[in-house]
Amino acid sequence: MATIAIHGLCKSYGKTEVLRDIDLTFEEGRIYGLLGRNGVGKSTLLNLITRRIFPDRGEIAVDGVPVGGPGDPLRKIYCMSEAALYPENMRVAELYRWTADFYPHFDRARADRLTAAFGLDPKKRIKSLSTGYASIVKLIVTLSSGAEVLIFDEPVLGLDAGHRSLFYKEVLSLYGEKGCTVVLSTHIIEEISDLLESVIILEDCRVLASESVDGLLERYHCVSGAEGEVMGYLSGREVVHTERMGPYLSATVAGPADREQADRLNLTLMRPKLQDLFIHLTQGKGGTL
Ligand SMILES: Nc1ncnc2c1ncn2[C@@H]1O[C@H](COP(=O)(O)OP(=O)(O)OP(=O)(O)O)[C@@H](O)[C@H]1O
Repeated sequence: MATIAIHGLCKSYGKTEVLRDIDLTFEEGRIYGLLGRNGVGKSTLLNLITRRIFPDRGEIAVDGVPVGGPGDPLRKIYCMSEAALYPENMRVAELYRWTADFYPHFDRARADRLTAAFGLDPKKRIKSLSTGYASIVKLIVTLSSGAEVLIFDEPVLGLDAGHRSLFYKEVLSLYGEKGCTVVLSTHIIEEISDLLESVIILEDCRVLASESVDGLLERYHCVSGAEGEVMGYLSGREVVHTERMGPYLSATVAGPADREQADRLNLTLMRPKLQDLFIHLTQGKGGTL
């Protein structure tokens, strides 16, 4: 299995700086969520990793071998992205054969099984597929690629709830089977939060967080109750977010919870949800989820 190490990565488009001095490691055999507001640079980072675009500075290595150098390790990675990187006149089954030429471990049996499970007609031309099925073809090819690192950039674009659920199930089952590294970049955080082991949050050209989901969530807590009591609890604490509901106040707070004080004030303590915490940590920086 493969580890991706990124060091000092910088990328600007003209005068627009997107990524500044990024240091990151994608450890082998983990499921990562790559999160960030619209336009923050998630696709740019993924396109740099897969050498579809080039950095201004910095290095990316897979298992210690630099991307773009001799012994290029890119065949260890398959990246599904919004852009179609194959002739759209092809039929679905032709695309499977074509991909197998580039990815020798392409699992045709898995591709055929998933084609049936998603109700996709393998004889259809890719350009004639609906938005959802155009995404599904790319998901199937990525899941069947046999690559050690599977990257999904906006994987569920246009997929209905049933197909999204099938995709998440297939990711987990492939991960259980092969232990591959999976990177999911999506705005539908609530749906994937149970799948993720680690999270990387990009914000303002930098990495705001890169850690296990549990580690991130444990650094914050939510408290709610009568407004006066909650305000008393919040005094002297780092408050990330507050929300009023009539006479009640709920707040997201950095640091460990004080259970004794919360009990004394008759307050309810809860672990934050990943999506809520993400919104609170990145809000007010423009764009919408
Ligand atoms: N080819 C390009 N030329 C100029 N600017 C670009 C190009 N590609 C991306 N950008 C800009 O770089 C920034 C980051 O874009 P990117 O697509 O990486 O963000 P993202 O986090 O994937 O966004 P989203 O969640 O909306 O898909 C944006 O400001 C975007 O307009």
